Amino acid sequence: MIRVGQGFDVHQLVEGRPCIIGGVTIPYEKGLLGHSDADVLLHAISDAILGALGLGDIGKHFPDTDEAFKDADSLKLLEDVWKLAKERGYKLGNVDSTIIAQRPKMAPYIPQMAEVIAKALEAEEISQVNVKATTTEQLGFPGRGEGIAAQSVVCLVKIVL
Ligand SMILES: Nc1ccn([C@@H]2O[C@H](COP(=O)(O)O)[C@@H](O)[C@H]2O)c(=O)n1
Ligand SMILES: C[C@@]1(CO)OP(=O)(O)OP(=O)(O)OC[C@H]1O
Repeated sequence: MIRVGQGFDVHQLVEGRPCIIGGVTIPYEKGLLGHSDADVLLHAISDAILGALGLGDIGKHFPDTDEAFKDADSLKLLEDVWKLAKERGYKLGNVDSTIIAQRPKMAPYIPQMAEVIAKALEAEEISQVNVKATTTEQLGFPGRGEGIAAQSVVCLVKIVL
């Protein structure tokens, strides 16, 4: 059996925060604002996995009112979400994601992001994890550099023993 899920997240870009996307710290003049480290890509992937499992969203599992998740490492949150999938007998089919950002340029960091995500989701091969990036041609909030969005689609495959 396969299950699919999708996730979408947005975080504001502000001065004085590190720019952490896909578990990679990108050198940039601004970073993403959030209760956690605000890793917009890992949040979208976490939501996609939770969606595939029918388990709600990351706000339900890691409330932003809980001090335990203040400045949380989103890679740890993704690993916790992945445990829920494994406990239910799923392995990764594939995950495809898009980062929507006018700047910074993501391309140089995408291979490292894919490695981080593949490791967290225990992928058998790197081709199971795809990360893309697009601008919005200077339109809307990403185009004005006010924030970054990410969306993700995940396919989970039930392990048959
Ligand atoms: N923040 C970004 C946005 C885009 N890219 C790469 O540039 C290509 C062209 O982007 P368009 O929005 O003009 O289609 C895109 O396919 C990405 O490879 C990027 O690295 N970082
Ligand atoms: C990750 C959590 C929890 O620290 O906080 P944020 O970093 O604000 O992220 P968001 O995507 O708004 O929602 C999930 C939150 O509960």
